[in-house]
Amino acid sequence: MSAAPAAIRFDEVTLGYGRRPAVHHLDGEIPAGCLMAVVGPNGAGKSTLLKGIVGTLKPLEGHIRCQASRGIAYLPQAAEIDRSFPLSVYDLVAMGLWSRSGLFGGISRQDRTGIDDALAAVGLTGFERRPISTLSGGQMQRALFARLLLQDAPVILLDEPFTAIDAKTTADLLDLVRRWHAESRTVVAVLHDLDMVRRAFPQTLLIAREPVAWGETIEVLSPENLLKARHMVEAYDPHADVCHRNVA
Ligand SMILES: Nc1ncnc2c1ncn2[C@@H]1O[C@H](COP(=O)(O)OP(=O)(O)OP(=O)(O)O)[C@@H](O)[C@H]1O
Repeated sequence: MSAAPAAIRFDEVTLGYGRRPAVHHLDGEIPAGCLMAVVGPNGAGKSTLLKGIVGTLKPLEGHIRCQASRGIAYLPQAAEIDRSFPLSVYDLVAMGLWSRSGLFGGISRQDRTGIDDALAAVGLTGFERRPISTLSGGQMQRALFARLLLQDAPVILLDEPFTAIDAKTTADLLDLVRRWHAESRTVVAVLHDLDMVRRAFPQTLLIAREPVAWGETIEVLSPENLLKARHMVEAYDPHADVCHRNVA
C-alpha cells in the first residue's frame, strides 16, 4: 500500500464473537502516519476491526501487530459511552493523562496547563465543572476529543466520530484530525459520510466482513466496489464458523 513503515500489521486475522467470525481474511498493513477511513455497510465489521486493533477483542485466528510504543488512543461509538457516570468535564479530559501518569499519578502544574490547552482547543473553556451528563452530544464529543489530545498517542482510532454532530462541531473536530495527521500520527476513522471521506481522507479500507478494497480513496470508493461490498454483507452467513480458506 505504501513505502512507509507499518503502524499496524494484520496477518490473516479473523475477529469475532464466541466462535462466530465477524471479520476475516484481514491481511495487510496500515502505514505509519496515514489518514485512513474505514467504510462499509452496517454490520460490515468496522467497529469489530477497531476493537481488534485496540486489543479489547482478541483475534480468533492470526495476529495484529501495532508498532506504537506509546499506545493507542481510541474513541468508541457514542452509544458505548456511559454519560450517566458522575464525572466533570475536567475529570473526563484529565483521564487522557492516565496512560502516562497512571490512575493515581496526580496532576502536576504542567498537566493542568495541558488540560486547559486541550479544553481551549475544542472550545470548551468554561465547561470544566459541568457534569458530563449535562452536555449536548456535540459538547460531549468535543470533550472526548480533548481527552484524545491529552493522550498524545501516535495511533488514534475514531469510531463514527461525527455521527449526530452538527456542521460547525464536525468542521472543528475535523480540523483536529487534520492536525494529528500533520503531526505524522496514524489516524483511522470509521465513517459513513462518503463525501467527507473523499474530501478529507486520502486512504480508505472498504470492508464487508472482509476487505473489499484498500488503498487510495479515489480508487477504493468506486461504484463497483461499493456495490460489491453491499452484496457481500447481504450474502454473509452470520452462523458460519471460522473459515479456513487460506489454510493449506
Ligand atoms: N458483542 C457482540 N457480540 C456478538 N456479535 C457482535 C457483537 N458486536 C458486534 N457483533 C456482530 O458482528 C458483526 C459486525 O458488527 P460491527 O459492529 O463490527 O459492524 P459495523 O460495520 O461497525 O456496523 P455499523 O455500521 O452498523 O456500526 C455484526 O453482525 C454484529 O451483529
